Amino acid sequence: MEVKDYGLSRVSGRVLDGPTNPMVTPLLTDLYQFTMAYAYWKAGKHQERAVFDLYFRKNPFGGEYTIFAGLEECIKFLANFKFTEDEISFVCESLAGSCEVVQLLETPLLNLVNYASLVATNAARHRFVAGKSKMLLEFGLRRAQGPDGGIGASKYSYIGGFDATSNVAAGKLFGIPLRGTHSHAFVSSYMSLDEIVEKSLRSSDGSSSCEDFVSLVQTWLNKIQWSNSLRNVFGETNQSELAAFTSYALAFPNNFLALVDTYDVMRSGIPNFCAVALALSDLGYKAVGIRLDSGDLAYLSFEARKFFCTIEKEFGVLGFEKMIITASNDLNEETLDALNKQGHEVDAFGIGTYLVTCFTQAALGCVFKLVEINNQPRIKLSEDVSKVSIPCKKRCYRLYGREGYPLVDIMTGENEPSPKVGERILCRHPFNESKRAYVVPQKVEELLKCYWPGSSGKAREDLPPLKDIRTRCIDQLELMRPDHMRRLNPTPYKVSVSAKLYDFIHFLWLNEAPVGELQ
Ligand SMILES: Nc1ncnc2c1ncn2[C@@H]1O[C@H](COP(=O)(O)OP(=O)(O)OP(=O)(O)O)[C@@H](O)[C@H]1O
Ligand SMILES: O=P(O)(O)OC[C@H]1O[C@H](OP(=O)(O)OP(=O)(O)O)[C@H](O)[C@@H]1O
Ligand SMILES: O=C(O)c1cccnc1
Ligand SMILES: [Mg+2]
Repeated sequence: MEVKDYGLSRVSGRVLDGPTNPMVTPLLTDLYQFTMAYAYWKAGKHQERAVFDLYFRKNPFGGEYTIFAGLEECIKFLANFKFTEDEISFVCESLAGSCEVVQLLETPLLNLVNYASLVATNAARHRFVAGKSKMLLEFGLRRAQGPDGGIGASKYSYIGGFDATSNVAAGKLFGIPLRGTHSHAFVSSYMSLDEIVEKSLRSSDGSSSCEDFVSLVQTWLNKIQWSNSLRNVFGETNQSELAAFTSYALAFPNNFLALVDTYDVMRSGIPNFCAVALALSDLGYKAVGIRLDSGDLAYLSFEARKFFCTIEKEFGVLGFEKMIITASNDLNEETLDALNKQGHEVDAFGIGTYLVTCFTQAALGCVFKLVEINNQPRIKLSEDVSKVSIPCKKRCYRLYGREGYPLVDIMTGENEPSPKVGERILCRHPFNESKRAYVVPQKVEELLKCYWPGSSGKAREDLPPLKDIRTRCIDQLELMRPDHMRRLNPTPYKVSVSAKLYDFIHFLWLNEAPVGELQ
């Protein structure tokens, strides 16, 4: 039975579904959030209006950008924030007390944003290296950190610029395009062409039927083998592989894509694939392409492309050379970069382990800090300057320069006037006195958008569809100056505060920090 329902899910007149993962409940938090909440309540502080900042201090992967992701799940979580009787009893048993709200949000909100932003950024970095024109497929479900890691990886890789996922559940949940190729097990499961019983295939326009597609494939393999340009290039191909390809083509004549590395890419996989693709072409079907999953992907992609060009010329099958070449096998930013440097003919990359596990950086360090209570700004000091929090409820803007690039982000106090186009504004490093710059923005973009005004009574705004979020992410990254984006030692992107906020931070700092005594 639900005993405490804040009625949030109906704030905008509509009921909002809960988080994608039903495990995301108010109990998905650290115990100390409950003890803190209880202590606030005991002290009579539970009605005080608090402002927290959720932010990270350092961009991941040695880069200069981070893609914020996870907001939708946070809003769904907040909108359905309620305790069941059973949950309350459990907390009371663990705590011997009662509790209050905002402190309880720290852990789940960080949980929902940290991995989401990390994997979206990881995906964007892979996209940056692969280039705009390549198709990027997320293949990581089998290697992801549990079911939620798998679903999250698919959703946020898509936001970060991947084109599709192999994860069917994510396709259904979020409408992400689904893609898949062909597996080794299917190829290995065949032993000979005799296993193919149903051999007939109707032509693509339905006007005729080929009664023995297997023989047609064999005829084509023979023709390729004895053609002028390919004579002596390969000998006997693996017949079990040929059987697997033929059988797969009979099942999916419109979507024939073959995994060609099970036995030998150039001596078997590619000639077998071409024989089946040419037989399909006779019946009006257009094969899709191949996947390479081992060996030197640059070299093999060149060789495969050459083979396709030869076939196109030799047999006059228009467009054959454009066959899609997909590559996979432990790909990551480094291997993509190496492939680019060597040159390659790959059109699509399937990326799993390194993408979804965020292999090069295990976590993003988002934190959640109190910056104001009862309209009183608060600060958290630290010996480590980068860990000093920036007090006050704030606004945040991106200032663009003459060449259209973002120059700097600036935070101001909530009630300060916003920066104006054409008006000079002083941007200051929050902690380093000597780092400051005047900026005359050509465009000002407010970055912090409030989807849920909360206590103001205004309705909750819908988030844009996932596809639009993805487009915005891709467009924003395109705007960045290239030196901020490069992989090795990128130029730091500046994040600043207004002069007024700078003065206030330092005033508060001096106020809160005890003066030492030397003896
Ligand atoms: N041209 C290339 N330049 C740089 N790295 C490459 C290139 N081609 C492939 N790679 C990478 O090299 C690694 C090759 O993996 P590995 O040494 O395990 O061999 P394999 O091809 O997977 O062999 P196996 O047939 O045993 O699966 C993969 O991580 C792959 O992404
Ligand atoms: O390599 P990843 O980036 O993780 O991408 C997914 C991999 O998963 C599949 O094979 P799997 O790794 O299961 O088997 P294999 O290594 O024997 O090919 C697929 O063939 C890819 O190689
Ligand atoms: O469709 C594929 O080729 C695929 C999907 C997941 C993992 N490896 C390959
Ligand atoms: Mg593998």
